[in-house]
Amino acid sequence: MTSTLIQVSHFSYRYNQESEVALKNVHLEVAAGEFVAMIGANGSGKSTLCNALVGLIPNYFVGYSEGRITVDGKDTASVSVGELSQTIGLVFQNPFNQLSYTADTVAEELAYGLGNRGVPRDEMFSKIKKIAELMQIDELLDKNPLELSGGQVQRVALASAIILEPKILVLDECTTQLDPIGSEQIMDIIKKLNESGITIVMVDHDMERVAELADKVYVLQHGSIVLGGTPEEVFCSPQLAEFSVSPPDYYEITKNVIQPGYREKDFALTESQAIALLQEVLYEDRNQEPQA
Ligand SMILES: Nc1ncnc2c1ncn2[C@@H]1O[C@H](COP(=O)(O)OP(=O)(O)OP(=O)(O)O)[C@@H](O)[C@H]1O
Repeated sequence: MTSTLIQVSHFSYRYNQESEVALKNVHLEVAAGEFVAMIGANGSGKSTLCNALVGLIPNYFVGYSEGRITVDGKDTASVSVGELSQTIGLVFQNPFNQLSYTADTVAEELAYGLGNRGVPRDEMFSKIKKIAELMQIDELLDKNPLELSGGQVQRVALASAIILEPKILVLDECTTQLDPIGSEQIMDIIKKLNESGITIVMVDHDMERVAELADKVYVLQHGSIVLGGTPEEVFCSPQLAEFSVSPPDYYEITKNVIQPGYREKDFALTESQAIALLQEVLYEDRNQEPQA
């Protein structure tokens, strides 16, 4: 039986100085071990929802909220962000906001959260070594965080969240500073973390990636969840375009190549599905060619 780790119940939020709500009656559940993707146009409320999941809303931001969010049974409005961070970690959209800037080296930056939790020194060193290898930042450990490139800061920011081993990782566009190969490496790591049992909530604009990784997708528009379901349910929805979201390119490619009704499933969402489908169709066509 799957257990619910995050329960968002009719949650609405308005930032203090804004007249419009940023989240409107959001209702969703995330089960333990699930990989959930949040998508939607700019300004649709994705980052606000991330901040609410980790308790920064309502504990740090000034505004007005309604409804309730529980994470692993804890009401985010009733416990401190520090207490919640033992269960749920956020990787910010802007990685420069993630670092404490009180540490002289990357190693100290990584030690920061562990120190706050009273992790013994030996254990701290071994965790830092392990995460540095995983994130390919071994060479940066003695560097000052202020000297890092955007991509390096992003890797350190992710490492500083992962090293705390939260049950849930919330990733708000966590590869924006990385090149395509770097992004792919990070996504492989995130996929493996999910396979090891960590629940992932990811905000992303890369639909190919969302289709590849997510178990469930939610589409936000003007602060409301307007569509939700499996990648197939969401990306095949005729309403999708209304919400300023396009399906993965593989969907359009396969839909254009394969005649409607020719196959039971005439579309693909991921690269591997597209290759398999096109190979199957080409193989059938070749076998149907008249013999010379
Ligand atoms: N700190 C803030 N103070 C006031 N208003 C904010 C703040 N952060 C976001 N907003 C407003 O809340 C709404 C939702 O913004 P949010 O950043 O959550 O959207 P988003 O979907 O994450 O956008 P993007 O894809 O551009 O990151 C927007 O109207 C935005 O202007």
